[in-house]
Amino acid sequence: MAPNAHVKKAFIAMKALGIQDAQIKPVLKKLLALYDKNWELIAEDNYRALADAIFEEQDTEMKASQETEEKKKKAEEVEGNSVCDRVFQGEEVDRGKKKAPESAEEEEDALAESERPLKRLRRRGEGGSASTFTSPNCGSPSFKEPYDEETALILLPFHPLSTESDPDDAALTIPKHEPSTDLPSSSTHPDSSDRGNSSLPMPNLEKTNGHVKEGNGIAVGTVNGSPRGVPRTTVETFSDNKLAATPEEASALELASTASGEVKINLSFAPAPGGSSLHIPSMDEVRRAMEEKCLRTYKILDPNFSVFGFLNDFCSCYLDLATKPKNSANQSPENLPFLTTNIEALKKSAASRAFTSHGSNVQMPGSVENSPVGDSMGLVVVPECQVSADEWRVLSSINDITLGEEAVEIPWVNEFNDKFPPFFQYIARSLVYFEAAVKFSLKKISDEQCGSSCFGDCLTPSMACSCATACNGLAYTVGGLLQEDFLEECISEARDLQKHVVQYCKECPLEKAKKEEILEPCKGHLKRKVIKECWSKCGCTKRCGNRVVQQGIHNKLQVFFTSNGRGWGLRTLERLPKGAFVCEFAGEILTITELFERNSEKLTSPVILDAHWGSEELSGDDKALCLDGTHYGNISRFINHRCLDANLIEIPVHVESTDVYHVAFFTTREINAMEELTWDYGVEFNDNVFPTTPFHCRCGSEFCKNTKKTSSE
Ligand SMILES: C[S@@+](CC[C@H](N)C(=O)[O-])C[C@H]1O[C@@H](n2cnc3c(N)ncnc32)[C@H](O)[C@@H]1O
Repeated sequence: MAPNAHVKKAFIAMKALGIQDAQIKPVLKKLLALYDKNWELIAEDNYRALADAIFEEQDTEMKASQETEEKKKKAEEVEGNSVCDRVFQGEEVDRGKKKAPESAEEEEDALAESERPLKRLRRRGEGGSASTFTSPNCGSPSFKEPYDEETALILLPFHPLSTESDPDDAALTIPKHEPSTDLPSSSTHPDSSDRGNSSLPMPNLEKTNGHVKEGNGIAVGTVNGSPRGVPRTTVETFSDNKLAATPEEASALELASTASGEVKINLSFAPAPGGSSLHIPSMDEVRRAMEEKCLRTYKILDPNFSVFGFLNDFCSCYLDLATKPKNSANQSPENLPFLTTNIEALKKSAASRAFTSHGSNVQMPGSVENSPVGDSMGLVVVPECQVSADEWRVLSSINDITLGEEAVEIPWVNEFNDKFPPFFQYIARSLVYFEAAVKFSLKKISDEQCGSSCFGDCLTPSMACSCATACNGLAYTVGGLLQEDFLEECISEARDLQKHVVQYCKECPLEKAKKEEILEPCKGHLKRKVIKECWSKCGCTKRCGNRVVQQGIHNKLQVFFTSNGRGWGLRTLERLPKGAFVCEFAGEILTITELFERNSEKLTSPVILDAHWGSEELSGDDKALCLDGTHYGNISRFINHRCLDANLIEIPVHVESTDVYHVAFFTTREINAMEELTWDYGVEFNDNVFPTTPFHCRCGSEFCKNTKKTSSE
């Protein structure tokens, strides 16, 4: 925008607030100098910084004038107009500093002349080298002192609040444009007993499930009676290092507000009676600490993200909803403002746009580059960390690592460090990699096995179909859980050595794949109970009770970073009953040869589909199969191992074919919300059969087979 146009817009905005030209010009000049001619900051929130600065200037002048008047009164009892009155009558206050330009046009030209291209892009709310102002979002710019880390002053605005008990007072009102003469007496400081009270009503915004609701005693600042529709801000300064020692000194600091100040977020601090060692940090310190936290904890990488901008948006959301008709559907809790998730911000961010248009052209930390995309400044600040293409992709899955592949969203969270989950392609169902001879053919399923006997709900005992009874009785209950007896048998077959049924191959594919000179004998494969679900050939409905695994994941799960060196894990966010289906192990279907050809160092734990091995001849290497979820996989790739007493058990489930089966995880017991989900990989830590790098087990089970414990365990 041409400089003149900027100036004109600023004047228009101020005039709309009833401010005279003569009052705008000098303040705007100062503001331009302080803000390094960054019009974006000045124009933010409809020139709020400018309005605040003008009012602050007026306050200062008014105080000075009052002091002079008092002195004069005492000395000679002379009557005089207040500076404030003169200000609102349009008189220019002569500060004796510089001769004012003759006309408004001349002033505008002078301002325009001084406008130069931006030297740098300053991040919102960041002082940069010319940090002579506090963030425009957290207080008015102060002309009093250049900002200095050591001696910085904190601005503590005080906003008079309604004291009347009329419930309507708590309702939000859009400020009216009131005559400038209606300057309330509250524009002078209230005494300290008024403000220094820890019971001062403060905004009490509670966040519930991502929604914002008004808590008890909410203090949404109304601006009834506020001059020119703009909240009056009486600013008190506190020394940065000053200790708030008495309750009287407890005060409130405005953090954010809507453009016209109807909604505010204040920070209150009330030191313990009798003094405390509370150190009041500067707003810049707080901002920096918060932004760092947002980056680490919430992975907000948007270079334009500012904590104060976020809080201002919070106020705006509140205002938007509060000003909607009372009885509208939007007043229901579900429709209260849903905070924009960080990932939404990430997707919209300039850095993200730059990334998508540049591929993996990630810049050096903190670097600034010209962006070909529509950033308002044509500049992009690359966040101060290097993020790879895969990390960007993983970051974009923070709310749902399945990227919509499952019926439920599964978020991930890391409360311990900056690591992202490994990148992989999410698939809800297993896919053949290349050689595996897997055919899902209708012909393979005989009519006797399926079809004619299937109709309605196959779990009705009198109508149970051959699929549902394939495991010598029903596997599922009507509620979709595993039958208790069936589950217990599966558990004891897997855990109890006495009940193990082991089958041996004539030529074991695992041994063959090692390609050693002498073929080692088969080490044996555990025989397992198998479930057969109804499928497309069956005449029953899709909602038949004998279709559980094929319905997919439906519980609230979360990927999280474990605290004891096991990397990522999976946990449930809700209570799960015993015998509930959680998820299946989906991955690439590989032949055992293909698996051994892969770099075992990089593999997560693959699953060998050996439930039938030994009982039947495997005709051809392309029939000995396994699942590898390393590159293509589902949520189960995050399930960690636990020796023997894991809370999940894997059960083979035939759905489309009896050639290959799904590996489905069911709960072995009731599992509480937030409990980690584990399964026994079935690995022997000292054998060399399993084609992955063995790990040092940290399962914490009393039955742990990990013989070599470290000192920390
Ligand atoms: C299928 S992955 C599980 C997810 C994995 N933790 C991650 O961060 O991606 C298997 C790998 O997790 C780690 N792991 C699983 N269970 C473990 C345990 N009980 N103790 C130590 N590491 C374990 C091992 O590195 C193992 O190779």
